[in-house]
Amino acid sequence: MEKNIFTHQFNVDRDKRSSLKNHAPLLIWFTGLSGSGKSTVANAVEQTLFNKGIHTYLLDGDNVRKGICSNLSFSTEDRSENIRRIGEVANLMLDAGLVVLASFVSPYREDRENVKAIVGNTNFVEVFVNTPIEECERRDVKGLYKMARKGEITNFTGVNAPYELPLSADIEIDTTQLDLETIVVLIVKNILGKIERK
Ligand SMILES: Nc1ncnc2c1ncn2[C@@H]1O[C@H](COP(=O)(O)OS(=O)(=O)O)[C@@H](OP(=O)(O)O)[C@H]1O
Ligand SMILES: Nc1ncnc2c1ncn2[C@@H]1O[C@H](COP(=O)(O)OP(=O)(O)O)[C@@H](O)[C@H]1O
Repeated sequence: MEKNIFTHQFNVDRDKRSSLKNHAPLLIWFTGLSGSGKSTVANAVEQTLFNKGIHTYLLDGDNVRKGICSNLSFSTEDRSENIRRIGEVANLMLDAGLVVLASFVSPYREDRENVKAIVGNTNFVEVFVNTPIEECERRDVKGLYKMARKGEITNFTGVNAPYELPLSADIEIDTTQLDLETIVVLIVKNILGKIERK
């Protein structure tokens, strides 16, 4: 694929951008069922980091599936391509020195591992929002579970499409066990330790 592509060495590199920001870049990857709380938690974590002067960007369905991935469906192949593109976009943002929060169902382990490989192990924190499906379905924030149960959506994660559990998430939370404030404190504490410039 990569034919006749040469890397140019630019003066302002990743480390210089990061030093200007006074913190290291990091990708915080939220995975979990629809309605598990990914967006709510990511939003609150971003707000807290922002208030501390950290340069952040939140990638989620709104700015990805309506834009760079607007041609993709929810088939297994298209979900993989969705996650791959997000991984590459996130990697550019890490290069720019940002702390990136990504909130995607990302139901396939291999796709999540692929993102980790794209950005590098040490730049990746996996947050498994492990809320029981019964609770996600009870919330049914967008009415999609109801549609899936009626057969109006054929490949809805958790109902008629798989969700592969993370085997070694860095952080695991159940939003039925902890309130939002507690979850944010837990995650932010973990993140601050990782983005401190030595
Ligand atoms: N078939 C199917 N399965 C799962 N989710 C679906 C589906 N169709 C639409 N939606 C809505 O799209 C959001 C998930 O998009 P993602 O880009 O995160 O999905 S994936 O990571 O590519 O699997 C997801 O958003 P969240 O509820 O915020 O998770 C749903 O609202
Ligand atoms: N402790 C909690 N943490 C996060 N969300 C919670 C919590 N308790 C209840 N919720 C609710 O659960 C819903 C989760 O929806 P959302 O964040 O859109 O999930 P997702 O992005 O995973 O689809 C929201 O209505 C939110 O208010």
